[in-house]
Amino acid sequence: MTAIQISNVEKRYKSLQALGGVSLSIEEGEFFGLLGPNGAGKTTLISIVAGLIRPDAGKVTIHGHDVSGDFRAARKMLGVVPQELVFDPFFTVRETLRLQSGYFGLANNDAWIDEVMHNLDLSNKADTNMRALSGGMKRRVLVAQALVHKPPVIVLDEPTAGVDVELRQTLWKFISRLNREGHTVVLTTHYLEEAQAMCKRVAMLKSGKVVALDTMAALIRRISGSQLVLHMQQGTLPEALRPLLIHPPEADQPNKYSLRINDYAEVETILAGLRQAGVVIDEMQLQQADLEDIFLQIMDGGSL
Ligand SMILES: Nc1ncnc2c1ncn2[C@@H]1O[C@H](COP(=O)(O)OP(=O)(O)OP(=O)(O)O)[C@@H](O)[C@H]1O
Repeated sequence: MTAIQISNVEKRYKSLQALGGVSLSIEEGEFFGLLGPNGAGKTTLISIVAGLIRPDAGKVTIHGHDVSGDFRAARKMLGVVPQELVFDPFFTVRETLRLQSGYFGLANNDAWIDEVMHNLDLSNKADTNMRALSGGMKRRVLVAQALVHKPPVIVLDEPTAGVDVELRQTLWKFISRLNREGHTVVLTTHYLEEAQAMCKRVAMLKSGKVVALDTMAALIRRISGSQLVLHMQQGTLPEALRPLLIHPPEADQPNKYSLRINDYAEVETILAGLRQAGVVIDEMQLQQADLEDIFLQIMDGGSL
């Protein structure tokens, strides 16, 4: 069964085309990653899926229920963890979760609320007022709130932005368990290592369009071989070696170059070329290409 069907969704904010015709089909039980740089349209797409904003064109269904036409049924299927922390400061954690349960018509939900709090390490904060929680604790409540009605589809919009290692581990352990039990998970994150570890399939968005859609394994395979990462102290990459660049240097590390190599013997040729051009190398690593390289290459408009 299709968990989320997004068909030709468009959204414009005045002159800005935030989404330019996005179509995606996410199957039940998938762990799906929605990746893209700042402003790519990820949050806009998630807000449309959650029924929080209306698209200008296109259609979204969740487990077959139209988000616009059949909002209540669609919303029941969905648990959304938003990026921003918004709470009523006067309620305790437990009250917040009971209130959210009530919104879904669940009167006796305490057993599941306790289980969710336990799994997110929130039990000892159950009677604490929301305003007295730290940012990381508030984020745990946000996750718990999204899960009170045991939604078959869980959407997480950058759930680990600015949170400590402990919460990340707690969160991923619980979300992985829910995914193993059959829940569909859709994740946006800027932590590509996290996406690589968790997501089986990925869509990359750029300027409101899907620019890559594939399984994680297939995406990783697209960059075959290894890469030679060079930090140069002096000089720039000679013209002859530019075709080997996986992506141009990033703005914050202009002297770091990643070159694609298919054979270790090529390292010798590259080093000879650099020596001849008078380049001084500060540091050098040989490593496997990862999702970050693929992401940067796709966002740069290069072909794989
Ligand atoms: N309410 C709004 N009014 C006007 N423009 C908006 C509004 N919401 C989003 N935008 C613009 O739409 C584009 C897509 O924004 P969106 O928040 O969906 O991107 P994103 O991929 O989630 O980015 P980030 O990774 O920074 O969270 C951006 O250019 C943003 O400035």
